[in-house]
Amino acid sequence: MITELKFEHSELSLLTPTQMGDADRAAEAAGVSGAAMMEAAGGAVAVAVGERWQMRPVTVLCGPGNNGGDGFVVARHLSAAGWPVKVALLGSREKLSGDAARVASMWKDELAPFTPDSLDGAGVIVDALFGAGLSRALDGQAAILVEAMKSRRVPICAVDVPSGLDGASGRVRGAAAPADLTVTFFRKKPGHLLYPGRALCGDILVADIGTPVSVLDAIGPNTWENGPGLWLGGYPWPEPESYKYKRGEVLVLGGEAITGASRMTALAASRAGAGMVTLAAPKAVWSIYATALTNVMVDSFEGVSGWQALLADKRRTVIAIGPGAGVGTLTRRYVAAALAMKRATVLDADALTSFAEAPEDLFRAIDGPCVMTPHDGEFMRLFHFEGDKLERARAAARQSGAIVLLKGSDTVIAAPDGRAIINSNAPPQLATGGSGDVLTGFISGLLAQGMTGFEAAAAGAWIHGAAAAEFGLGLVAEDLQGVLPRVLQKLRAQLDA
Ligand SMILES: NC(=O)C1=CN([C@@H]2O[C@H](COP(=O)(O)OP(=O)(O)OC[C@H]3O[C@@H](n4cnc5c(N)ncnc54)[C@H](OP(=O)(O)O)[C@@H]3O)[C@@H](O)[C@H]2O)[C@@H](O)CC1
Ligand SMILES: [K+]
Repeated sequence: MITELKFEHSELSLLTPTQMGDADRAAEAAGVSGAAMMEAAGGAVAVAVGERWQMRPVTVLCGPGNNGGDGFVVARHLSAAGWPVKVALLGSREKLSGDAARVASMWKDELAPFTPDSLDGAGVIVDALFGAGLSRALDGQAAILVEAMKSRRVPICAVDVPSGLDGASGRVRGAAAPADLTVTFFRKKPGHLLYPGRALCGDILVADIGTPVSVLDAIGPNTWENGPGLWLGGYPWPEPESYKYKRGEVLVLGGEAITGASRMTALAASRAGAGMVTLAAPKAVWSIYATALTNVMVDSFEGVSGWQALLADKRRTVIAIGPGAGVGTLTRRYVAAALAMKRATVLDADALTSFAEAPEDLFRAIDGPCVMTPHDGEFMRLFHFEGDKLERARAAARQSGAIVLLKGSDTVIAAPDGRAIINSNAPPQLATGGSGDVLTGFISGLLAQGMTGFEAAAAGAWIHGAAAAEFGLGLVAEDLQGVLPRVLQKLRAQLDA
């Protein structure tokens, strides 16, 4: 029996800028001074810059808060190491306060005027204008400098986040210059993983600045970056005593007009380790399925009553509907019949679109474990929430009562209780026709083996991305199943190491 994993303290926790402020204050209450954290933060950035680039002239752009304070520490370290350093400050030294004022007073050189000219001759720019304290869109001199950074082909190291990037949402407020390297502190922020933020951060390093992990107790993070660390401990590896029904059976609804999509789902469920997979084939096209499939069983049925008869077999613990199902009343009835069984159900593609005119009917029918896997278009047919991707997926999960996996290059998996995971390992080649059908299969296969919906969705999304990365360029959706064994073997080796 797999128990729900607890991963509040995981290194994969993500903190919003507000939570990071709470973490900083809790660290101070626990005896780690803000000054020490700022020294550690600036020191870590200086080390990262020195490791990435050979010594060259550097311009450090400092903002009026603690992000700028970090910048002064970077400047001091690089200068001490012999780098030619120019510092430009937004505002005046007199307006700085607290730790930032203290580290600024340790910078004895003249400040460069805060104009684009300060970037002349720079071989690298350290962007320390705004971090967690970004409170509005960039304008005036700050926006002018950021635009100047964007237009010069000089590498940029961002302190905490590229200035102008909202760490909570991944959105740009006014302007932000794309960095080659971003050094953040203690834990990543959602904005590092959500687009467009992700594309602006370059490589991301997380530096330890002495924040005690125990500060997470009070914060109780409920957002994570996806990774094996979240679910590998509960992964349903085959065990000596497992027999096929113990590993669950997945029933996949086959479509009438399009037969390839549900076949890929069925094969993927099988590869992901379901003990048995049955494809429910409409009688008219049964022979197509029967010829094409070997390890997947093919059962023919006719109409809603035929489908209900297949559902009646209690060994079929997971039902997957959507790929190639067709949009319309019949699919709605198939979905309703499946949800009435209160078994684990994965709803994708046409199973979702079929409810575009009456999403409430779908939400009302969800009364058991259910995972929905919409892409953006399907999502917008069912849900009408504003906000960033995290907020929208969370709101949708709360409204529908299902685990909502909102697909994309920054797939978000949200649970009705507010927990959310952002997937970050999907390579661009995964955006290919049919890859969603395979994902539905992976998730179904993991559910069949006893994972919870949230974990199956997270693990499914991750192995899906890892399989695409393992295959490389030239990927078509069918290839994903073929490389899955290699991904699983590597995961297993990681666990055994
Ligand atoms: N102990 C700690 O806390 C540690 C924190 N650390 C570091 O501190 C960073 C957070 O520092 P922070 O909270 O001071 O916020 P920060 O990002 O510097 O910006 C606030 C300033 O910017 C201003 N401002 C905002 N938006 C603006 C805009 N659009 N245009 C113009 N001005 C704007 C804002 O003005 P205000 O809104 O008050 O008018 C205020 O003056 C964090 O990212 C990390 O790098 C590390 O050193 C480790 C220890
Ligand atoms: K910054």
